[in-house]
Amino acid sequence: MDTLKQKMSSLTPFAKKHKVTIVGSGNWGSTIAKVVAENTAAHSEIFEKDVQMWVYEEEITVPKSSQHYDASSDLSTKPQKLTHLINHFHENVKYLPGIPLPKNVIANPSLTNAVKDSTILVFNLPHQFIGGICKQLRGHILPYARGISCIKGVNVQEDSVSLFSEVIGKELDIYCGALSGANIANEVAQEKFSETTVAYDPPSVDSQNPTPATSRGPSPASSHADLTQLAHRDVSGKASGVKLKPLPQEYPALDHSTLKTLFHRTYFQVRVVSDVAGVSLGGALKNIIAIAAGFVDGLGWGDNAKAAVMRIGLLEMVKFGKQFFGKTIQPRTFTEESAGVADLITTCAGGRNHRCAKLSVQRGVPIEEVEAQELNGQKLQGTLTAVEVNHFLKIQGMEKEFPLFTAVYEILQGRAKVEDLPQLIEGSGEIQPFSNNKNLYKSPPLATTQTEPEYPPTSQPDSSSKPFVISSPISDSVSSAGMLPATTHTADKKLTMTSPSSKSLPIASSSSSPFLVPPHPLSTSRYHRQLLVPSISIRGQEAISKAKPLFPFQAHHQASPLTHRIFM
Ligand SMILES: NC(=O)c1ccc[n+]([C@@H]2O[C@H](COP(=O)([O-])OP(=O)(O)OC[C@H]3O[C@@H](n4cnc5c(N)ncnc54)[C@H](O)[C@@H]3O)[C@@H](O)[C@H]2O)c1
Ligand SMILES: O=P(O)(O)OC[C@H](O)CO
Repeated sequence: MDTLKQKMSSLTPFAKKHKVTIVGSGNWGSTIAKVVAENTAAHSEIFEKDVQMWVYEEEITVPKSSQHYDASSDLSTKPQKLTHLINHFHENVKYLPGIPLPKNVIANPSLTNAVKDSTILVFNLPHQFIGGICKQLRGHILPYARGISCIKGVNVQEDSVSLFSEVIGKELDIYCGALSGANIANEVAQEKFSETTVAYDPPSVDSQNPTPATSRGPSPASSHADLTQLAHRDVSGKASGVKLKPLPQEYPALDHSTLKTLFHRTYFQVRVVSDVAGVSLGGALKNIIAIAAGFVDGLGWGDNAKAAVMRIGLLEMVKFGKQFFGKTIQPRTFTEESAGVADLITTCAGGRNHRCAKLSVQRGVPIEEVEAQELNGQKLQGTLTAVEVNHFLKIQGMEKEFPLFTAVYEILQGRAKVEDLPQLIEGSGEIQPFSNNKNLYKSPPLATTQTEPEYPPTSQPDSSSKPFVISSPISDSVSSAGMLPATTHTADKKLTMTSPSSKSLPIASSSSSPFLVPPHPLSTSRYHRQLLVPSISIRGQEAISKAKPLFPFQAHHQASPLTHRIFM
């Protein structure tokens, strides 16, 4: 019976299957490899069974605490390549010990070999390494590959902030979505129930049946559009500079449904949305708040204090998203999705950022020291993100508008005390990032340099067949309604800050009124993107790594500048 089932599931109308590579093999990278490999094995009609997992090679000795330790074996007594151990024991004994990996997870030390012929690249490594990885990957991936970034961090340059999905997309000339959620890796790996959010805005060029443009011109009703000519719009809402190569029709469509099939398990439940900016920012910014939560826990201030920090932090996350990604972000992502408030809660309860911050206060040592002592090579993301976000806010002249983010930075730099946190954030309760949501979602102008059908059309569309919708936070509800493809230490100096209440932040795109448009025939969400994010280059990160600390250290302990980007 099983054989018949397997045969049936391998029957597919498609000549090719998606090959998946996980780029990264840390605590979360290995966990996601496990999840994905379980699904590729179960869905042989869509995916090749084997999942390549690129491993940053290192020599390690199997710890005596490992179930695989055998004093009589060279494998245990001598240092071994991590890839060899993973493929031999089917376990990542360093970064995900005690969790069996499916045999179809193949550890590969060669980055270029691991991604060869893969149509789906899942990026899962600490954010400081992604620049170097992209450089090595350029020219070695399929031109029509697509990416999902599981990285929790933001890319800050001298004066801009962007998402790692964008960095990857621009560096590799591909489209890249994001996965983020309340996902402490060890719990997911142990198959304890959790949820996650996948954000993916399928490029129009990936439509399976593009129709050529006709002399009559495009029309939403008839879709006489050559979809292969459509420029993809990025999170700024503008036509992307990346000229995407369409996914060949030999492959199953790479849409919300396929991505759900790739990541969803009963113990790891996936919701797919289109708000890439919201999902990515939620995962990145909550790490700063987790450090604040760890600080107050380290002082033993109790749950009320932690809840206050989390509430204020959530408001700053939303405000940051609206300010800098206002054209496409959906504030409700922060409150309704796992990638938002749920991730904030879990990270502030049981995450590494929280734990290390707490221990740093309890032990009276810098957080990097705790990171090195406690994490066995795993990396904190919140410390670096706090520095990067502060660098950006400072250049924008907006540090005071984000008092909690700024306070965490100042404490990490040793310029302020944890005990001063209440004063530093006093007045934060006045932030009202949700106050004028209805004005945020005006569709961006559609002028592009490429042949793109006008939308909304100036000629009368066949509105009888398509309902009109308010172009407000709707794209995910449209998605679920089936309109998207498929389913969708102390220091001696106190920081003085003025209350933000006296100077409220002008919200970027708050001037428009609700905007009535018919839903686009292809993907409504494409027309709800945004703004900003000046063009980025990986190079810019180097500027940060070379940047001097923004302030002279005045603390009794010499806090590290935390600006150590690593470029290979
Ligand atoms: N661990 C979690 O619970 C968790 C959950 C969700 C999301 N995340 C996010 O996932 C991303 C990856 O985190 P992780 O937990 O898998 O990693 P990790 O903290 O376990 O980091 C260690 C990884 O970095 C690699 N590495 C070390 N030096 C390197 C170099 N020079 N170049 C490239 N790689 C190098 C190591 O080999 C290892 O795979 C992060 O952005 C993190 O915030 C983590
Ligand atoms: O352990 P942290 O603090 O890196 O957080 C882990 C995950 O991001 C929680 O979702």
